[in-house]
Amino acid sequence: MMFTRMFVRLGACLHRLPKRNAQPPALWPPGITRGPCAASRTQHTASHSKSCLWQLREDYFELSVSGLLMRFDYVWLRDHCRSASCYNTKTNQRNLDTATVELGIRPSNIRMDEETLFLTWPDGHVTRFNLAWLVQNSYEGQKQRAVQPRILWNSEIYNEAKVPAISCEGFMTSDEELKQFLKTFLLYGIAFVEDVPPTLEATETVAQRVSLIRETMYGRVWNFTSDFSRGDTAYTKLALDRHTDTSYFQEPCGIQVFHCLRHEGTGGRTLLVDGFHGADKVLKEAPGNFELLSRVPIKHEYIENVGAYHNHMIGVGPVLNVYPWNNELYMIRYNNYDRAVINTVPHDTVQRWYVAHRALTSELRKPENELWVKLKPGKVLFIDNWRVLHGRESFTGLRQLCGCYLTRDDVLNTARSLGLQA
Ligand SMILES: C[N+](C)(C)CCCC[C@H](N)C(=O)O
Ligand SMILES: O=C(O)CCC(=O)C(=O)O
Repeated sequence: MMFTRMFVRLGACLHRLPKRNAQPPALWPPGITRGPCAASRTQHTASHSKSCLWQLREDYFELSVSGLLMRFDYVWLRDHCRSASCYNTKTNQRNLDTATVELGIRPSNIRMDEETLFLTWPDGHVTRFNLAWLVQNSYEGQKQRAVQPRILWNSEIYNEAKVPAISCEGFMTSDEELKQFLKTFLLYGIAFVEDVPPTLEATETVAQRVSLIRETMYGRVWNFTSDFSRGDTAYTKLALDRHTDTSYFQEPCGIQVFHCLRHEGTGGRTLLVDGFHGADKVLKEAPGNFELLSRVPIKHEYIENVGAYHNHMIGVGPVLNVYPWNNELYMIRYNNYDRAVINTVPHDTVQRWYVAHRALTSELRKPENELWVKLKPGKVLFIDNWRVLHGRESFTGLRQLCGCYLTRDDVLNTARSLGLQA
């Protein structure tokens, strides 16, 4: 009874809400436009046993669950209606034509029980939201969560973690093993598969277990030696300092796969450095440097005119790429060889950019952050090219390295389909 009375009073109150451009009311004003979630007027809902309060505000609906204060714009609530006419649960696609929703829409009635928020719109349409769904999908909930949980590492942390390599057979045949592999890969940004036949075909098969191969101007699955057949230092015996690949693409390749099929000579070890660990140190020691590197766009470039190859690639973007809502780093673009002329930065920022870039470089070059591995036939290395930098020692003799790039979306797709957060 009391509940019904409350709806009526709420409805009446809503009609009196001021226009959008009017002065907003004071926060949590006394009145009837707020309440606890449960039918009883206690502060705790029975099913969640979580403190839950709500309030109608002029421009948005305010909901507090277990201390998390969330704000939902009314047009957002209408747009995200999951009723059968608004949303197709078979295809998981929106049916509602959002352009038909009045941008200043407000509910004419609103009520809440222990688990559900009910909104009635002026045309009579009813929207129901499960509270857990709202928490899960709110901006405030998203802001608190890491999109991708990670373990930042230096060589000691990585070595002490004793991350097991997965054997090729298990990797190819068991989804549980594949999941273990991907879990490691997502946490550390590198992972190994062992006992792979040392052939191009086997490498391709292993790579395709995880994702789709991203073909580039280097080919689909490449197999290269120091023959300088392409216009890039990678095709020599020279050392390569730490870098990420294809920084000159608008979307750098997500994953790099390496398999050393043969090496008769000395040197040639692979260097791995967790770029996110380095960037995190910069953030903690000098947030201004981190901010600058995440804000200033620069160009990278690949210009090749060797034999029949003529390529000119340009990629634009900051060194550090962060999600704007939580400042979480999701991609580092770091390649001093391929960095193009800086002409996207005004003169009064250039010096500060170099200072910030130097701070990051110094961090990335600290010996304790370097993980050196010698790739051997049979051992396939997967590198998250958006996170972990790679390099190599100079070498002598014949060294044959094969591998490919993978599309990142499809790696994450595989991980999600196995129940991992990615
Ligand atoms: C891996 N593979 C040998 C095919 C290509 C090497 C690309 C090297 C380039 N400088 C870059 O960093 O993107
Ligand atoms: O030769 C290697 O081990 C690595 C080459 C490399 O860094 C690259 O291809 O990007």
